[in-house]
Amino acid sequence: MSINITNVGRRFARFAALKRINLTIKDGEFLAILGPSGCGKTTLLRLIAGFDTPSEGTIEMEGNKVSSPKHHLPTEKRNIGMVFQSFALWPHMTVRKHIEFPLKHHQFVNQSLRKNMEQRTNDVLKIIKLQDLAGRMPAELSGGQRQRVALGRAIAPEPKVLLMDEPLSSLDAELRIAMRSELQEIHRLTGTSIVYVTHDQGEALAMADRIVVMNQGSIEQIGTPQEIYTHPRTSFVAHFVGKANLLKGSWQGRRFFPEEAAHISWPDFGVSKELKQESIYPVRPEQFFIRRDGGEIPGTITNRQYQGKAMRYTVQTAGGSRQVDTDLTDYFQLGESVFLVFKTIPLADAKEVETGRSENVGESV
Ligand SMILES: Nc1ncnc2c1ncn2[C@@H]1O[C@H](COP(=O)(O)OP(=O)(O)OP(=O)(O)O)[C@@H](O)[C@H]1O
Repeated sequence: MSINITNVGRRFARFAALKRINLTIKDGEFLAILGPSGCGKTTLLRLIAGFDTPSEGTIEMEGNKVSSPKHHLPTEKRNIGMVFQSFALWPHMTVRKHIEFPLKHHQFVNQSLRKNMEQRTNDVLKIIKLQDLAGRMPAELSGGQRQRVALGRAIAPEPKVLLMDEPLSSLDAELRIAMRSELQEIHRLTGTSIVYVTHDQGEALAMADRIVVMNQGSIEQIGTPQEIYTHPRTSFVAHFVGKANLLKGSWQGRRFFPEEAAHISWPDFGVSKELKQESIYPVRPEQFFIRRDGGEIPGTITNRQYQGKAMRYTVQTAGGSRQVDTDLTDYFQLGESVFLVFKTIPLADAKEVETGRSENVGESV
């Protein structure tokens, strides 16, 4: 289902929780709404769901107006499925009964699904991989299994759009990662449009076809995960998604002269005009090398975090605190004096630099 959101605003008394939101959700796409706590994600999702009405603007589903300040199509008439952070399962119902319930009661269920309810229930149990646990009660399931029941219940009636509000946030870290691929698979199998609210950039980058980054009730940027990561439009997006270091300096044509190392300059790898206007260059943690014997920006190692594949260092420079990811083999002591060196290669190709890195040590300084 395609959804058009035009100039939508939502005020609570004098507070504007959403300001002039314009967004088109394409049929079948997996769209993530990403932003920090309080930026308006849930408010937007509630408007799409029909739990709330906009103060301004309109929402259309498949070309039909469903919401405006004067017009409101109730939730049960919108053909949507919903999954929330709290799975909200019914304690007295088995897994199978949870899947059957919307097939019996959802008003959009088509006749063939209703007639073949047993078959549909079995198909859904297979999709959510709970065929063998169909007779269990929620209390007899793990957190991930319960979340899969909530998903199964939502997809069973074949809704045209699935709205999810932080559906994985109550699961432990390992399960959250595992559930990401399950959600992707469910998206592939059902072809349903998904609107997925999260404050977790990893989830949005990993699963979504497009990401909407929100801040203080407004949209900061809409793009594919790669566009958002490699070409953030604003300093908020650059920092919120991927923790870019925002270096101050001056732009002269297509070169950037960082304030804290005025003798050097870096090429423009597609920095947005908004960031240029702010005299900022966004440098991802993986775009810096740390060197001992000379480099571009002097600093001191002030923190070190082991991250499995990489080591994340905090380097205090004259301009501020910089985050830098290095190979595990590059080991620096807290308090050590070092230099940062910008990798002069566009981000999309940064992997190549990473692989050839140990040979390059010392050469590119
Ligand atoms: N019914 C309400 N009355 C007054 N203010 C509200 C109401 N609902 C939401 N807000 C305010 O609107 C803003 C956006 O809230 P919303 O729940 O949409 O944020 P969010 O991005 O989903 O945050 P979180 O990630 O913490 O759930 C917040 O400042 C919140 O306090």
